[in-house]
Amino acid sequence: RDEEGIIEEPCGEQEVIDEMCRIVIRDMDQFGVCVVDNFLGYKRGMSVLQEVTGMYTKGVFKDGQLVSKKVKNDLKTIRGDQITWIDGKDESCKNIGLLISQVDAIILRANKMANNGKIGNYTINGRTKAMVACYPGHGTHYVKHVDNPNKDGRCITAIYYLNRDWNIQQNGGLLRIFPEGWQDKVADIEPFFDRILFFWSDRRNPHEVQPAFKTRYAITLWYFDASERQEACRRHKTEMEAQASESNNIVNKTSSGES
Ligand SMILES: COc1ccc2cc(-c3cnc(C(=O)NCC(=O)O)c(O)c3)ccc2c1
Ligand SMILES: [Mn+2]
Repeated sequence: RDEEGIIEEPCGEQEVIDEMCRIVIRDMDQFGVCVVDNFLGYKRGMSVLQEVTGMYTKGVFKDGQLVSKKVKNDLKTIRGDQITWIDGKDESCKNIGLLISQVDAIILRANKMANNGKIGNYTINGRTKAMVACYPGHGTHYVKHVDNPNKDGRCITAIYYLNRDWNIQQNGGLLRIFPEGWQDKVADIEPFFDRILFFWSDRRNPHEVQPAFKTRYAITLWYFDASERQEACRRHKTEMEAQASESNNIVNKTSSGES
């Protein structure tokens, strides 16, 4: 920023990435939420959208979250989002692969640039596959929830939106975040085309997807904090071993005829 506080127009690709990292670090530290528009630009954004709509028409999406709504005493189950997990490596979704590596570049660079090399005191060392989600419209929604309520290792949620000409009043589908400590204020994020959103995945950011009345696409990546993930895997391993030895005891007891 020059003396008037105007962000200098970055020129090369690296300057753009660095400037974006500074914004992500600043907003995540200050708000725990960060929105960046025109992330890929129109052309690359459109090629990602075409790959996603192509997958959707091929029917690779599975019903994701089950949400139910009481309608005149019978449970009308409205399926929430439909999802598919991809790693973006195969030819049929190379543009989604480009999006993933672009988000990786921002997160990993921001991780390095942040003070003492940690963004939000995390050391990011991995992520999930990309979850491509579609809310098929007709009122599908996602109830208020926390992505990572029990320290499973996920620290940053990154959501890239693909919805052109989206009109919140007509189409709904608003993402509402209720950041901890904001009292009664909320962050309302419209799922606009080529917009990317970052937020802390833990209990600091309960959020909901309000009913959508038009097909609504998003691609989500969750980034892992090294130590939290390691601890979660260790805990999971211990739980599995405890269950295995428990079922062993049951088998031994029943085979030896003990009651
Ligand atoms: C174990 O298998 C699964 C399979 C799918 C899962 C999907 C979600 C999920 C979480 N959050 C959101 C969300 O907040 N979207 C905000 C937005 O689109 O603006 C969303 O769409 C989907 C969580 C857990 C899952 C577990
Ligand atoms: Mn969520």
